[in-house]
Amino acid sequence: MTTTRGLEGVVATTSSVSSIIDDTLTYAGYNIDDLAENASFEEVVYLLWHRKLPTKDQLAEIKKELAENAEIPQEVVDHFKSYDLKSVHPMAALRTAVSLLGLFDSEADVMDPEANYRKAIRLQAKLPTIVSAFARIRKGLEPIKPKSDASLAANFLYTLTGEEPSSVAVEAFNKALVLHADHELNASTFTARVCVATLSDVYSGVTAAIGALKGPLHGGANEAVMKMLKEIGDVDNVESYVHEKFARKEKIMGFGHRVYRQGDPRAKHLKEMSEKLTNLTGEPKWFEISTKIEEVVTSEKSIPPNVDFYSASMYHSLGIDHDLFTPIFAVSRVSGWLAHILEQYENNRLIRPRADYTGPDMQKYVPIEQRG
Ligand SMILES: CC(=O)SCCNC(=O)CCNC(=O)[C@H](O)C(C)(C)COP(=O)(O)OP(=O)(O)OC[C@H]1O[C@@H](n2cnc3c(N)ncnc32)[C@H](O)[C@@H]1OP(=O)(O)O
Ligand SMILES: O=C([O-])CC(=O)C(=O)O
Repeated sequence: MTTTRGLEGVVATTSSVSSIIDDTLTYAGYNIDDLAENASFEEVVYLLWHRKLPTKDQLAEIKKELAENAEIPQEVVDHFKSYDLKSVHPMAALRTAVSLLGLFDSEADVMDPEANYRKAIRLQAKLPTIVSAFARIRKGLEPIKPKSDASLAANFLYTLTGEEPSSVAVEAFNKALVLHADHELNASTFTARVCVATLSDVYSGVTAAIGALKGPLHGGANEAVMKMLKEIGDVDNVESYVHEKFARKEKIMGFGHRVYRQGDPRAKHLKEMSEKLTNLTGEPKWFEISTKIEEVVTSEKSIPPNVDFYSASMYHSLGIDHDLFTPIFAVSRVSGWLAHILEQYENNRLIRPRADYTGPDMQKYVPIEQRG
């Protein structure tokens, strides 16, 4: 048996959802650069689930379905109110809330394509509401009902703050959602596929995926980047900070990627938005510290920034709490998880690789009284 650490280079499935070829990312054949500049997040959701861009009517229909399903059960709100949220990471709360949500869906275990599509709509619609409800309840505020006529990006910002978001904020947030929506067989998507390949249900698949996204080597890196920027505090401290990290053989969060070699094509869009928004909010230092880190890391290690690096300063500039960065990633990525879950069901086979055993040789059972 041959083993590949971390399954590097292993092709584990076919998929028509998204591709990374020669450092170019496409969703169903559309280049991410094109989508980032032009598409609404709802169009991207439709694209990922149908592998074609929607017509006007189709877009109106999916927007209507998402808006109609955005409210969350009172039980989820009551659940959040029932414990001390200050000591809970929002990703843990989201993971639990999605699992809980499944208990209130009478179709949770109905295994036909139409029912699974309806669950996909419900999950995509409700995830943003769960995240903003959590964020408000932990501050002692009441959750806000999503509007029926707002885009998902605008509604998220509105239900988070209770204020009408600026068009600049909505445009930037929409673009961030588009850029995070899918990414071939990343760890959380793979987790979702492994889970539902047992013919488990959609809620289980998404709950499992949230657990995988939470880790700092994956989605959790965006929060870790902001922590690093705050620790550094000033552009003059960047070089010594990075050198100390390198000396201790520690990783710089928001850099490196398993698949990209020349760089993550999403990073440049987030960098552009970070520059614009940090200037607009009068806090250019977060962008300056970030670009200095990029300069030092790339010149000394040739490791380019990934999607999580500039999203941190960008979300910070939108006034978003730092521990909500990864839940926001989930609000977008659930679209990709759902596309992959539906694709897995279409042509399912159990995912069950092998392990190369490295434990003790055959042992003889020794009764407990005779063990030394
Ligand atoms: C949405 C996303 O999930 S994007 C990724 C988000 N994660 C991060 O930003 C965390 C920081 N980055 C990392 O930990 C890694 O680059 C990963 C997890 C993204 C990819 O990991 P892998 O493909 O397994 O690469 P691996 O960890 O084996 O690193 C290969 C080499 O590059 C180095 N390296 C990789 N990333 C970094 C980094 N961010 N900082 C410093 N060195 C790094 C490793 O130390 C290793 O060096 P060595 O060969 O001298 O020991
Ligand atoms: O693909 C990966 O390994 C991680 C990543 O960039 C993502 O999930 O967006």
